[in-house]
Amino acid sequence: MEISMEDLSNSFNDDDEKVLIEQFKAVDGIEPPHKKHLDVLLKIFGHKEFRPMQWNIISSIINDRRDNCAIMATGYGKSLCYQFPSVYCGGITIVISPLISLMEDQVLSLTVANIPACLLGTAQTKQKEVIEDIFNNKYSIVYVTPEFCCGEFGKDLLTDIDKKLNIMLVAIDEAHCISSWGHDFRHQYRELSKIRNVLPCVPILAVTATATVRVRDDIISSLQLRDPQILYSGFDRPNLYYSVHLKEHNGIISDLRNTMVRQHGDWVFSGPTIIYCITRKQTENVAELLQREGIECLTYHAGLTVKQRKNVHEKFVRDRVSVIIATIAFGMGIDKPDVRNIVHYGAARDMESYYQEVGRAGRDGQPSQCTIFYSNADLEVLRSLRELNYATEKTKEQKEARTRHFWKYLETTSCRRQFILQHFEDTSNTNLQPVLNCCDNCTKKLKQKVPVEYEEVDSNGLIDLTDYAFTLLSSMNVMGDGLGINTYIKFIRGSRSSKMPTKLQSHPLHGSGNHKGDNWWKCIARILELEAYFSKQTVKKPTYSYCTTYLCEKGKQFLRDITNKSRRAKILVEPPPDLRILLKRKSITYKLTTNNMPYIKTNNVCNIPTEKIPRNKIETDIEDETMKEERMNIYRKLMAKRTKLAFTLDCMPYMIASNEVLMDIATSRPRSIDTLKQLKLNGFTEVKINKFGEEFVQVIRQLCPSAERKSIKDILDEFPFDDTKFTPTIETTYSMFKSGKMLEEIAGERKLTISTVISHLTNCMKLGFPIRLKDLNVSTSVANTIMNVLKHIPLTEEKILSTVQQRCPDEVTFNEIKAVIDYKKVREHIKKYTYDYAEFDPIDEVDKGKTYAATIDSEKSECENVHILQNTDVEIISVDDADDAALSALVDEIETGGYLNSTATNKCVKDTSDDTHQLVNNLEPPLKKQKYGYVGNSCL
Ligand SMILES: Nc1ncnc2c1ncn2[C@@H]1O[C@H](COP(=O)(O)OP(=O)(O)OP(=O)(O)O)[C@@H](O)[C@H]1O
Repeated sequence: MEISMEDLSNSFNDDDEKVLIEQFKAVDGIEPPHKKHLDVLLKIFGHKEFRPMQWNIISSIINDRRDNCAIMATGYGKSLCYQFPSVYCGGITIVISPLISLMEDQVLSLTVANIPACLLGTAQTKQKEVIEDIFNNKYSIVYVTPEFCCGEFGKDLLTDIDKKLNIMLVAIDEAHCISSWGHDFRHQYRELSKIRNVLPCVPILAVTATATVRVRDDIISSLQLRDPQILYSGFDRPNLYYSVHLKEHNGIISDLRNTMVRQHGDWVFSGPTIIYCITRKQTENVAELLQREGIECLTYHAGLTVKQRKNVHEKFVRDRVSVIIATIAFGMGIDKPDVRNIVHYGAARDMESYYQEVGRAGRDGQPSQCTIFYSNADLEVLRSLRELNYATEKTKEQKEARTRHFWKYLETTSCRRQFILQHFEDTSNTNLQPVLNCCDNCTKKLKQKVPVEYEEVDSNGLIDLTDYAFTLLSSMNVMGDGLGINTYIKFIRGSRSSKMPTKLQSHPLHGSGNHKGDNWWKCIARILELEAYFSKQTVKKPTYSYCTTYLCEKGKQFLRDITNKSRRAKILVEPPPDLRILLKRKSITYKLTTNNMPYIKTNNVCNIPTEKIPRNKIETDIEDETMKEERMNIYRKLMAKRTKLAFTLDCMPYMIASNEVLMDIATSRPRSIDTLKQLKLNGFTEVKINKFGEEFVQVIRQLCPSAERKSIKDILDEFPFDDTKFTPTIETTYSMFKSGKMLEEIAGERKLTISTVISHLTNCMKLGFPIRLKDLNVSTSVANTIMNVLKHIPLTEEKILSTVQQRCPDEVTFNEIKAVIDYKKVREHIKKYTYDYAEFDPIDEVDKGKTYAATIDSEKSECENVHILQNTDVEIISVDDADDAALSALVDEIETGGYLNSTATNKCVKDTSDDTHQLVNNLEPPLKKQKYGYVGNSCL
């Protein structure tokens, strides 16, 4: 499927292109994208520019047919890299992804954007039809399950497709699944090594968000990539705010409130939220507590049936429920861009999993929070879960090391963002710009005017645990392996319990640690365990299980070093939170100035910014509260409209428009499709604007009175309808008309035909002079008849006059048809610039100040003083008294060119889609419904 270049002309202007060319030259030294690439990008995908890595990849595929292995942070835009080449060049891209649900979502999303895509899987019902359509060249992008493409049938099919249609690219999404070194290894992915042999000449693109160097190398060799371009975007997600808290004793809800906001007196999450728990039971517990607080939420875990899980997943991505309490089973398939909070109630398994799990947050680039609540008991829960899954000794060790490392993340007092980046060996971001909204540790340091100092903590913020470690590890040495950690602690704290052998009670180590409490020693033990000085093992008995402890080689070496004094091993650490609360604070004797705050030199990511760094452009605007509230109100209404549309179309709301697009619409408030198009909102393509734009601008028109209502004359002077001129003869006719003369009189006096006079006045109408259809001798009912015919004929039709005449009753004259067509054309023209006159005769000036024919003025409604102008047949009506006949008279008047003016602007509602054309004012919905059985949604 090739996209026609003709459709794409003029999408991108030359200045934009120049800027981009400079950018690419400067950054990459590669041939920059050409206007035709940018046009496709804008027109089909709705983006003004490629992100640098995207173009690197795309260019190497379409120009050099090269393999690529790309590690791109979540939300960077991997999909564009594989979707663009075949959309631009023709041919087909095969995309392999581990989850069917993920592929289904992507196919739906592409379909909504009119990009032809399909899915091929082994268990598919309409496989034959899909394959037929592929060969009929109906698709640009074909998603395939790994099982399908590695099976015999799949391999033959791919070869055949390549021969007949040309496979442009094979893309392997979530490529880390291919490596057993990764955290999410999948057996079916291993089979993908066959792809190279099946399609030897087709470039392969392997993409993932998480891969260490080792995993990356494994991907490259497994897929037999040839001289691949290796790229990585870095792992930084600057819009994510990381924080970690110890679980408090006041309970789950009290903890979770740290991540919630108050709205109308209730605690709510500020947007779509996933709360991860370690066990299924915990998910149910948390869900129950939240539900008791009135928060609607659902659980998701492996105990649910596939159907139930699918249902929960769908409700979440379709905005029908915004809080999910899940185990890690809720993972990769969540393709929802606007998740605002990821909460881990209990620690994550390791850094890779955590990065993937928080990767679900803020994929739309908007600020989002990632919060962990943990307790030391979580470490034990994770250990027992891990032990259930030991496949080999190697994986056991790998997993333990990973957990230990993650625990360091929990306990670090340095910047968490930097910790994550260092974990992934991300050296691309050593010059990261400081951000305020980085992590809790940075925030604390920023707020802290005078650093808190603790006894035992040195000026670098480190505590020396060498002696404590020696005491505890020596006790293990003395008492031997295989006891629970509490027994060793009791020993060093000098327990005289009967369980403590008498011989040990006289050992010099007995009681040597009594100057510190149990909690202190438990913290020390945990730190030493995380550093692998000793390890634990679960012993399972028929009815219970317990953990025993054994010294590791590192612990033994440490004891030898201390005893021999050969090499004094030192254990210096930043005190983790639970140890910190046990430390005594030093009294402050001096004040530090900002310049010598220790965190400035230790932390290159989080050098403290002197002023707030905006997270998005909206925050930079200085808005007063009312304006902000107004904008949020519009935004909420746009969201509601999007949900409704998504429901009707059975797709995900974000596929229609992203939150960012809705926020931009709420900020810019376009009142017409043309203005909306001019905004060039990211991802909101012309296809989408044509499909959904009208619904959104309607919301704007309904909610936002246009600030300055220009007269029709002003609009037409500024944006002329055509090249009609106010010639002397037209001027003469017009001044005679203004003096009150009938058309016949003017024709008689000027010796012109009536048609000529009408044509003069029609020209006046085109120039913005106040001429009504009635003035052109067109009665209301004739105007209605012609308008109805025009509903089905495009105004651009070549022989529109004769077409309309054929469809109208014989008595309707050519002059009348011409007048109404011109009138409608002028109206449509004006609509491009303002909707103020969209539904009315474009003549307002004459009627200002004329007698109001009807006033709808109800005490019960907010809508007061709504005036219908022009019509003299309708009495003043109050809504309560209005009967159907009176209402329909009003409606008729409006429909046929009457003019409605409301001092309570935009409070009137009319449903133009309804044939009965009911007019109602903005009574509260129940009353409106009760009286008219109708709630309108479009605004005059
Ligand atoms: N060049 C671009 N300009 C602006 N926005 C873009 C661009 N490319 C992609 N995006 C937007 O970025 C968002 C993320 O894109 P995409 O879903 O492809 O990310 P991803 O890298 O696959 O993320 P994940 O790892 O979470 O699946 C989407 O909203 C997409 O429209």
